[in-house]
Amino acid sequence: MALDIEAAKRAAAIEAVRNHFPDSPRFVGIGSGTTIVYVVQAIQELGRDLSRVGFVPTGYQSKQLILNAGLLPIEFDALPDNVMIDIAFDGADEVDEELNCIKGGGACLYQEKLVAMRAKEFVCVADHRKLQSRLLTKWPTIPIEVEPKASRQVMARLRVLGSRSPTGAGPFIREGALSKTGPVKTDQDFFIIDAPFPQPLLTGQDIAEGKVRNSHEGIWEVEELARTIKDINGVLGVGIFCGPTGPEAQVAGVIGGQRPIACYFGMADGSVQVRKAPVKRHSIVAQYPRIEPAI
Ligand SMILES: O=C[C@H](O)[C@H](O)[C@H](O)COP(=O)(O)O
Repeated sequence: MALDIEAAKRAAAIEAVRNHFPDSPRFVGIGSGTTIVYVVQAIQELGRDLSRVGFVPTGYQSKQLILNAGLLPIEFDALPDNVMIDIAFDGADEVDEELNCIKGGGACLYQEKLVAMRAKEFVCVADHRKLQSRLLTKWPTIPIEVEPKASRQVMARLRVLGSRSPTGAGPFIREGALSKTGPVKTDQDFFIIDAPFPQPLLTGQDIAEGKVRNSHEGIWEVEELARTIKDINGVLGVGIFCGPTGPEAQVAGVIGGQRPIACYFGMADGSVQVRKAPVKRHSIVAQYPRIEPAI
């Protein structure tokens, strides 16, 4: 019998925590969303003394989760200089074969990226709906956090970059459940633009194998798309986590946050599938010049 989605999330969380929670961490990053709730439960169920561990939230919901669990929150900006977070756990909206992720389905991505970038290890936990071979397979859009005053200009720029859905719809500002409540506000009081692009996004491996990408027609490779959107004036963060992973992420440029070193997926049959970051990463950033579309 197919396991329900919540049970699948919980199974993945237990396995991820069992395999990755360090023996005596000083700081642990806690992401946002519905799956991370099971990660916190699994951490508590380890039965360890957590009284000296600082849990670094990635937003309001995440901080409430930490507090409600009786754990000790520490703000990202209060971390001691030059001290890394030992491990950060988070959810994801879609994950590809190279462990590039789409995040921001719940309007959290900027603080998540800050925390992931500061972590020695970043581990994602999700259910089987998120497990895909390429990004934008089932998840329809890239969430982008923008400064409200620049949001229309950012959308114009995104359209030039080829942002459109299969039905021809362009990027849009995410609104609350009741449209009269207006745009969703992030923890930074910014807006979220959801930008569709022709599906799916290519990976670095695809490019290495000679698959054609044509940015001007909206056919993008993951890392290049993340970098190009991040360069638009008014964009605070892009809901694509890509680029280096683990220790490599600390010395590289901050275009993409970091890919997780591993992602745990709770499957419909009750098993947990683990996808690990490939040892060799194909990055196309060094191979192509920066694209500056004219508008
Ligand atoms: O904005 C939300 C975050 O990026 C979440 O981590 C992501 O949307 C996954 O959330 P959930 O675990 O609820 O599927």
